[in-house]
Amino acid sequence: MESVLKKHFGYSAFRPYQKQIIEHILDGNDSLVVMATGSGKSLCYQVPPLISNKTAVVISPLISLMQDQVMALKQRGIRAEYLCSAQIDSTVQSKAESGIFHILYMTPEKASSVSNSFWSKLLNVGICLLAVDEAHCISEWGHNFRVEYKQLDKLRDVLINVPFVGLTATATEKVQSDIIQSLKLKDPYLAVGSFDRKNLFYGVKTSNHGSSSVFEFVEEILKCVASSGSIIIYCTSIKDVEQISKSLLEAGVKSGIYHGRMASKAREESHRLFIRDEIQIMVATIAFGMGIDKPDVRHVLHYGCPKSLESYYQESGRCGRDGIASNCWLYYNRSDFAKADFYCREAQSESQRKAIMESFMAAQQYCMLRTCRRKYLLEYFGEICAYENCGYCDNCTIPKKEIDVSKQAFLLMACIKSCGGRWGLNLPVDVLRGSRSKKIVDARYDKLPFHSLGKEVSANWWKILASQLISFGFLTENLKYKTISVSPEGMNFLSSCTPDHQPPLLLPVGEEEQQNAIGGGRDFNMDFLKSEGLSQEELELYKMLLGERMSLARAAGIAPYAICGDQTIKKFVLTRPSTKARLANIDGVNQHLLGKYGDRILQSIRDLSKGLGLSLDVVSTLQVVNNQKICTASYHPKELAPARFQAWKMWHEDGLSFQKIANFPGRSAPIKEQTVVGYVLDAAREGCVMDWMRFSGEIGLTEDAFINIEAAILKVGSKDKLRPIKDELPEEVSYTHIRTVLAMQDLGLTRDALLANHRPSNEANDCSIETVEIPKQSYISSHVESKICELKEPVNCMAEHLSSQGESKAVSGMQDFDDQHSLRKRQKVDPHKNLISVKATEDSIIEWLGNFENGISLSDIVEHFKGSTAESVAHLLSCLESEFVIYKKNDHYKLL
Ligand SMILES: Nc1ncnc2c1ncn2[C@@H]1O[C@H](COP(=O)(O)OP(=O)(O)OP(=O)(O)O)[C@@H](O)[C@H]1O
Repeated sequence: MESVLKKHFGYSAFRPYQKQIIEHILDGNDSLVVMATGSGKSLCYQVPPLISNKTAVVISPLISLMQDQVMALKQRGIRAEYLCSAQIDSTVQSKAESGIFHILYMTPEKASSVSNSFWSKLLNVGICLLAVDEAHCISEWGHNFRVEYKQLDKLRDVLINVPFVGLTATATEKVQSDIIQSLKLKDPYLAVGSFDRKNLFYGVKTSNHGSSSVFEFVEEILKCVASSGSIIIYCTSIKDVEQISKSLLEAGVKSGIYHGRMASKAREESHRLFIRDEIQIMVATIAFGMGIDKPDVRHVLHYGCPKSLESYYQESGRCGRDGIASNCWLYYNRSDFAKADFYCREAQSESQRKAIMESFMAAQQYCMLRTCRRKYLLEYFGEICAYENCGYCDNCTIPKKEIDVSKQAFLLMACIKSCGGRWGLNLPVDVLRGSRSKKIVDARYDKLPFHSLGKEVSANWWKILASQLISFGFLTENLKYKTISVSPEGMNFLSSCTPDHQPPLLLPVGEEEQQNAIGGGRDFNMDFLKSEGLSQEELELYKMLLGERMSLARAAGIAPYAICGDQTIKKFVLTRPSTKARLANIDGVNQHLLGKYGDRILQSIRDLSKGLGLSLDVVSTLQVVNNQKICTASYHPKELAPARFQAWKMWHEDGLSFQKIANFPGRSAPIKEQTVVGYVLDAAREGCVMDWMRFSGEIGLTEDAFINIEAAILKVGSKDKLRPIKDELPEEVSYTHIRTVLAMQDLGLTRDALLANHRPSNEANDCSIETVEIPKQSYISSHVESKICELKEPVNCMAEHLSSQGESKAVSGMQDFDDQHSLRKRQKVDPHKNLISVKATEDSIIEWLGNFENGISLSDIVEHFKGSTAESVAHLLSCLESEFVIYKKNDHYKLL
């Protein structure tokens, strides 16, 4: 499974749940996968066909999405096609029947209308799964119910014994059981991941939705344009789409538009330009919603309250799918809340109407929320949040200055009351601002004592005050009749006021702090890269490589992200590989990319780095952790208790020693230094940036100790208990040292992270020979070595001898007698006790690596093939890596 992952997708590790889901599918079980947008659900149905060599049929609701996915899969050397009304190649169906595609996408209409003979032919050659993507569309309780999905249950009777997999990012428990029932899933494996998208910043801003609001909004968009990355603007009406796009054009920025009333050709063209980065902004209705698979969207801005919280989660989820910090802002006006009836018109039953209404109310509440937005979103989807403050939404980060608005609140509420609660908000605001419109004069509101008393402040300010009074419960809005009245709480307040005196009322009503909130002109991508320690030259190189990728994509007529993602480009920048083997080793580089673009990419890296004065082949200390985490001093990962985060901040940010932190005067009592070390390690595990060199220096972890610990862990074969590992090690190696190595291993870091930040390799590099470290003689301490050697078995010496004589087949035969475990022990021992000098050839290395399911380190390989120099072993390994015969994971070589 991991070989397939590296070969086709370029990744060296599965994300949470992926492996289990794939295993269940391969075992023939049904599954229901409910995982956040961008969490990697697609991979769960894309890997099984590559392992089983049978076709995966994937039902997907959108033609454009299918086309994008097929394009991206082809770039990974995977045979994929789609079948639907838009398919112009008439041979695809018959090719599909013959089973030549790994993955076949179909719309639900096509899947339920295609003949039974199609299915039986395909069944004959083999179907490994039927995946129903965006499975919530099958549920009437889902926010995007589609009648076509209801037909899919028929397939259950045709595709007997084919595992069915439903996948969705948004399903409450009710929707989950609806999916299980509707798709007739049999005892499904349920994988429900967290809904949390840690790299997304959530924020909300109010607007008046007049022409000035469009102007203001466009200003905000322009700030985002200044940063790199794509932008999606979601509007609730076609009119808004057109108006915003027009205003953007007037401001000199071209955008694409996408809505249901456009001809399909125009829509496709718009979509194509967007995913190929030919236009940066897409202004769209929710028709441009589900399944937009562009990983580098940096901003999703909503103009208008969405129709449900589920659709907001789904649409905002298009943002930052590559794990890089991204921005989701919602710009709403209270008049949006009056659209409930409009949305309910879609309902075909009372229960649907109720469902629509409930999720619309949840969206409204999200708009008016004063507490943590992430917590609210997660709890809506049934996730338990132990924290109150996520540190990464507007309510948790942007200080809301509270001012005393008692006088203005009194005026507004008294005016609303005097107007009899029969009007919307505009009229009382106009009265306060001194209007003598016909309506006002006819109703004699110009004679009210409040008339003209509020003309110093803008109408917009009064409206912002009104929304605060609504959300604090002083005013009540009737959304159906669009009227506003004073609530009982508001009446209480009024009764405690006189025209000269009002009790203090502090509310967050400042226009300025709301200004500049969206985007704020920040270049999120660049900020993120800077926070990860990229130098100015490296940032330059990053931008240049983005340009190179764009040229390659233009020449190939594909989207740049289909070549490789921004995260992969970042790794090119940090490691600046000079050989194909080094390039192949980078997460995100698959075999197809290496074969097709490898030379050109290497050439660009070489030339551009030279121009910028950057050396090649660097080892980076950058943490490669769960790519959804970005933890810097300004972002507190919520799984991390405040004490741990604080300790990490003091150590990382303020540069204090562990001893100083332990005895910090601000504490009620000193804590143990070891406790502080543990806290900082926990923070690192949660993704906080770490200087491992400094850390190991402070705890006295030497490179030799590191190597010994690695060997001891390998020997013990389990990381669950520290004691057995400690017993294998010399006295001076402490538990803290062991914990540190374990933490680094869990984070996918190698011993290299202990070395200098960027360690240039041999500059005089002939590209054909990879520069490698020559293993030290004492790679495993004599203490560990002697214990390992006790395991030696005579039969293995014989196997070794035969292998050196080139009789590898005979060796394999003998090894069959050996169980896997003892074989591994033998191989661990042999490198240090070889009597005969084994020579390395490509074949002998492949043969030997085949014995190590979990891979083996370079030092052990060099030790084993003593008959060859370390350089030639390294060279052979490098060749095998570039040919994608072997690959490296956690510094261990494995067969692909
Ligand atoms: N194991 C992995 N390692 C690194 N990246 C991965 C891994 N699995 C998936 N990805 C990447 O994560 C991104 C999101 O994956 P994917 O499109 O499958 O998400 P999804 O869960 O289907 O999202 P949505 O619900 O929004 O459609 C893709 O760019 C994908 O290549």
